[in-house]
Amino acid sequence: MRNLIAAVAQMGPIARDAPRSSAVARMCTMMTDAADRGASLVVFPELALTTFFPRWHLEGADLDQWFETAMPNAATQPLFDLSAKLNIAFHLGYAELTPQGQRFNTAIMVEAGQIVGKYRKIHLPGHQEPEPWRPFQHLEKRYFETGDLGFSVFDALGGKAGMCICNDRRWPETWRMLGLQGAELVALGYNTPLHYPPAPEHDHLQYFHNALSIQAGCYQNGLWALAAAKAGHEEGCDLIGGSMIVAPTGEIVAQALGVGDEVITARIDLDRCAEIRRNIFDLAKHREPQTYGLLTAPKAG
Ligand SMILES: NC(=O)N[C@@H](C(=O)O)c1ccc(O)cc1
Repeated sequence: MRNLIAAVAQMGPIARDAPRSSAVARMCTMMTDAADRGASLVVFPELALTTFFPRWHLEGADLDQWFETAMPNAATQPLFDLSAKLNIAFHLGYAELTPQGQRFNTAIMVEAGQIVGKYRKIHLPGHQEPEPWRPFQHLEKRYFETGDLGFSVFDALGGKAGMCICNDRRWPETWRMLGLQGAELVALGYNTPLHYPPAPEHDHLQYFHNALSIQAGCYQNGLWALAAAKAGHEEGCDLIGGSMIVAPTGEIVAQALGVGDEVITARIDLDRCAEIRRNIFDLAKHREPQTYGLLTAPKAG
């Protein structure tokens, strides 16, 4: 299946009081649409089952309610069942609470009803302590631990797949770690507010920085990306859309038009990765890692 049709399912806003079953029903509708278009994979956003809760300061049970303690669970089983029935793989982001009490911002890849890949977000954005001056919080650094699974690549859809989550896409190290392991397809979801309170002069650049990061990651590592936004006006916060499918050349081959639920598809030939990887970005041949020591030096401060 090296030449496949892939889908990205952008989601519009999810209300704070919406049950998981309503998000899952929306995802099932889009999964069916994707399968009808011949897709073998559909990528859903980061934290796709609920509203983006890190925008609020929450404690105790008010916080715990947003986390999944098992996957699949009763709420998400319909997605697993439909994906097996329609023979379509999917990528899903959710908040994970482990039996040991650890919390992660997590994504999974599911193929034929089985979880074939799991990733826990590494580059957590935002802040640890509530900052009342902000119009909305971004408390990912408070609610999640740094992912402990590394950037791993696994077999899926006849090729090598990897995952990252939202802010990870802005970091070249994310893409290079995946590229070095031979990833041919990277699935990712994001929740990106249009307004960035610490530097509002960058608000007009949010769509540009999203595309710039994903397109550069694809080109510089010769891989496909499938990027799914949670978009639109969610609980008083505007989130960007712009979900996209990007080729190893860095070209956008499909892009969402609006900020609601929307499925985009493209034909993805995994063999096209070689166009870049056998040439300018032949990583084995042209990297000069003996000069890159600073990249892995411990953080200053
Ligand atoms: N969910 C995310 O990871 N969102 C981030 C991003 O879009 O990279 C992000 C980064 C900084 C912020 O102040 C807010 C949001």
